[in-house]
Amino acid sequence: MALLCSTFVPQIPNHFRRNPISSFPFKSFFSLSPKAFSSNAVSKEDKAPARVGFLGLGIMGSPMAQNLIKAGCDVTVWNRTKRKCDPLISLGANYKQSPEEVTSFCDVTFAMLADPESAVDVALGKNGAANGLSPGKGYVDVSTVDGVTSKVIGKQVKATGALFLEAPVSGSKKPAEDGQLIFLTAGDKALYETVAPFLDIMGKSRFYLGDIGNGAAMKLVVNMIMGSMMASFSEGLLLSEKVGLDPSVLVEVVSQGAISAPMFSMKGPSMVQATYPTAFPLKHQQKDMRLALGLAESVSQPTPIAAAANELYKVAKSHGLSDQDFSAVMEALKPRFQPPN
Ligand SMILES: NC(=O)C1=CN([C@@H]2O[C@H](COP(=O)(O)OP(=O)(O)OC[C@H]3O[C@@H](n4cnc5c(N)ncnc54)[C@H](OP(=O)(O)O)[C@@H]3O)[C@@H](O)[C@H]2O)C=CC1
Ligand SMILES: O=CC(=O)O
Repeated sequence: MALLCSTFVPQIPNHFRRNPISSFPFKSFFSLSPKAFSSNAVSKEDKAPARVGFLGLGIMGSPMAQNLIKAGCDVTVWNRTKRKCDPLISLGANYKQSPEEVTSFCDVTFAMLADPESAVDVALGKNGAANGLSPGKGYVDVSTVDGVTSKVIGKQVKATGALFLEAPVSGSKKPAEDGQLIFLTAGDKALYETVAPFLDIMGKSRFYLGDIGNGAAMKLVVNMIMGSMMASFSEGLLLSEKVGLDPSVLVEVVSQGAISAPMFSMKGPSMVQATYPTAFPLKHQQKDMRLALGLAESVSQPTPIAAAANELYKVAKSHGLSDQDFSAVMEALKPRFQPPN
């Protein structure tokens, strides 16, 4: 494995200097265990860049892959809808026709897919990523899925002799563009250490949480809280308006108090205008609520607030709001979506 990106050094983005967790990002390339990527191992002197694969170029995958390319990584992309690869190819990415071809060609491959079904399909389906994996390679699934799905993928990946890391991200479209994601990782520690420099290009911090499933669980708990917060915020905005207050002033008041949250300040003004430019699609938020409720069910943890919020996201979906931002959940509380009294 040729993970010696010394040529990247002059192109390190500024945010590395602010990163509280990582130190110099490419340092770990030089302390790689020879076993980490044994099939293609090269000596430190070879200084050839690693080949990095990226599968899934949606709202998140595209800017993440773009940041890798801009940092000087040798990136190879694949996406189900081919045209989404074109801007990245223009920036210098290689293109392969299937996930299998990407993993055959690359030392380490990231996958950013919509949901459990697509993550399994791309990893384990026909011409799937697992077919191109072998000892010495790594597969990092950064999609938001449940722990059971992640374990299924991890088991098949490891059966090829490759290493597996689940690494869902917290942070939306803008943090992805700015390389400010938070990685919630679990699985093979050796792979975590090897890909840390790539995570540091795409993110501002990273957590290693142990066994496969823990990264997925952390992500689902965080998004369960986020989904409930957004539903509650929506109720507040509409109630304030109905009692004659200016909801824009509510956004301002909230921003100055203990319940202030960047999410409210960022999305509040457009919600007041009833516009929902998509950063995090509502269908994905509902998927995360559903998976979080399943996680809670598996350990008999009551989550009545999240369960109620999930119903609201389901109503929003049924009214055609799936591809709008998840803040469009507020629309489901408006009279035309409510059953008559
Ligand atoms: N957007 C956000 O703010 C955040 C999203 N996430 C999570 O990241 C993941 C991706 O989100 P995001 O980029 O927003 O989603 P998008 O819907 O924009 O992209 C989804 C990607 O999955 C691909 N895909 C979907 N179904 C299949 C399939 N059956 N086979 C192959 N590929 C498929 C799509 O391909 P195609 O282009 O062909 O449709 C696309 O590349 C989700 O799990 C989401 O929950 C996590 C943090 C933040
Ligand atoms: O998963 C969504 C996010 O904003 O994080």
